[in-house]
Parts: sequence; C-alpha cells; structure tokens
Amino acid sequence: MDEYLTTLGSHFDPMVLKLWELQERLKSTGVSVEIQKMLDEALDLFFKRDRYCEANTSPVSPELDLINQMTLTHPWTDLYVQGKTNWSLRPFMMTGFKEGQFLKFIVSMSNAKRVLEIGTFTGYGALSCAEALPDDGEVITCDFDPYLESLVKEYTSKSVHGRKISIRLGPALETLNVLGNEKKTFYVIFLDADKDKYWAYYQAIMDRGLLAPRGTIVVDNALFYGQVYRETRDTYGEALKTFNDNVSRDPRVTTVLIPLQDGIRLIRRTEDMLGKRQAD
Ligand SMILES: C[S@@+](CC[C@H](N)C(=O)[O-])C[C@H]1O[C@@H](n2cnc3c(N)ncnc32)[C@H](O)[C@@H]1O
Repeated sequence: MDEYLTTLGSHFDPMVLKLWELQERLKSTGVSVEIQKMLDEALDLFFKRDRYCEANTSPVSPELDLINQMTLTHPWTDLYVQGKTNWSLRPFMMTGFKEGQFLKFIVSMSNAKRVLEIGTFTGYGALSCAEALPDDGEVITCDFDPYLESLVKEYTSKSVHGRKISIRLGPALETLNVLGNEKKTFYVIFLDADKDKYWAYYQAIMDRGLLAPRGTIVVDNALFYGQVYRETRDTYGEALKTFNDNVSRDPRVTTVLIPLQDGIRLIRRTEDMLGKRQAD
C-alpha cells in the first residue's frame, strides 16, 4: 500500500481519503493493535481491488505507454511559469490506462467511424479511440492550449493510428459551433474539458445535432471527487452536480453513471435504447 500513499492526498474517492485520515489519527491515539490492523486491511482491500482490475485489463500499445510516460515526466510547472501553456496542466488530467481501455471498448462496440473528444491534453484518449477505429475512421479532438498541438502530433504520429487524429484549436464551445455548421456528426463524443462548461457542451451537442443516430456521449469526472454527492462543493463540483441533475431530467436521453475512476457517465438518446430501429 505504501506506493499509493504519496498520491493518496489527491485520490478521487473521498471514502478512501476518510479511511486514510482515520488510520493516521488512530496511530497517535493508542488504539488497539487489532483495530489498527482491521483499518489497514480495509484500506488495503481497496487498493487490492484496484490492482486486480488493472491486472485483468489488457495492456495498452507501446505508443500509449509512451504518451503516459511523457505526460508523467513533462516539465508542466516550468512550462506554465515560462508562460508557454495557458494554465498549469497536470499529469492527473490524463485519461490513463483503465479509462482509456474503457473508451476503446465503447468506440469498438459502437462500430464508430467518427469520434469527437472535448479536451485533448496529451492525446491519450484520442489515441485510445483512434486505435479502435477502422482505417477510414476519424477522431476530432479539441483543446484551447496551443502548446499541446505539436506535442500531441509528435507523439500520436508514432502510431499508425495517429493519422486518424486531427486537432481543432480554440475554445471548445466555438469549435462545437463550427462542427455544427460543418454538419459533422459523431458516434462517440468524449466530454473531458473544463467542468463548468459541461452543460453548455451538452446543449451544443444535442441542439446542433452533433450526436450521430445511435451515438453515445461519454462524460468523464461525473463523480468529481465525490463532490456531487457531498454537501461541500467547489465551483467545478457544483457545475458537475447541476450537469448531472439536468441530464437526469432530460427526457430525450437514457443514461448510466459508472464508478470507474472519477466516474464515467454514458448518455444515449432514449429512442436508441429501445431497439426501435431493429424492430421496424
Ligand atoms: C482533463 S484534460 C483532457 C484529458 C484528455 N481527454 C486525455 O485523454 O488525456 C482537459 C483538457 O481540456 C482543455 N480545456 C480546458 N478548457 C477548455 C476550453 N474551454 N476549450 C478547449 N479546451 C479546454 C485543457 O487545456 C486540457 O488539456
């Protein structure tokens, strides 16, 4: 468990953080060894489950591995201080291993030809999707940080699937409007940029017809560190809660929220969930 402790402070699951806090507090109160041991085991069980899931998830391509390594070691703080990035980008923003494989499954199961990603960062999600697309498939990914464009091109071009990826630079809401004017539609749309605009992105997707028939919206951070079901929320937590509430009330869609990583929400038009087209 020790290997996790350094990153535990920013863990996405508040239950784990509470257990850890309790474990730390009990150490100084002279509580019985037996109780301490049970608490250690409880915390350890969580990480065992995590490791087990990872061990039973297929390994990713060497090119995705390389993006992962580069993201973890890139000098993000220096770049921000030197004014080379819009804001302080951080490795934890990356989609990563399990979620990347999950995305790949969704793209593959949807028989998707075109994928839209809102929020590129270092291209992990974009390449995960591209790997599951046919040769004539396309991933359009949007970001507003110019620094990322050449970095993503450099790393995704190391893969044969990289040529399926194109980046649209600019504020994502503007890009969605442009894509709407171009009459583009997408089978899978991965929502993973600034959390306070999720609802605006969702409305643009639905109102501008960007979601293809039988398409799926995949929403990242739907639990937002547990803030959506807790009393205290910051601006992003509040935005996610409002987004979740609004989507749950939208009669046009059917949805499921999965507690994978920081929560993934899948959204589809209700008519596409009824088997109506197949029955007709
Ligand atoms: C969580 S990261 C995306 C992670 C990425 N999907 C992956 O697979 O690793 C969010 C990204 O959204 C971008 N972003 C934030 N606000 C944006 C906006 N208004 N328009 C476009 N991109 C934005 C950030 O620059 C950042 O790269």
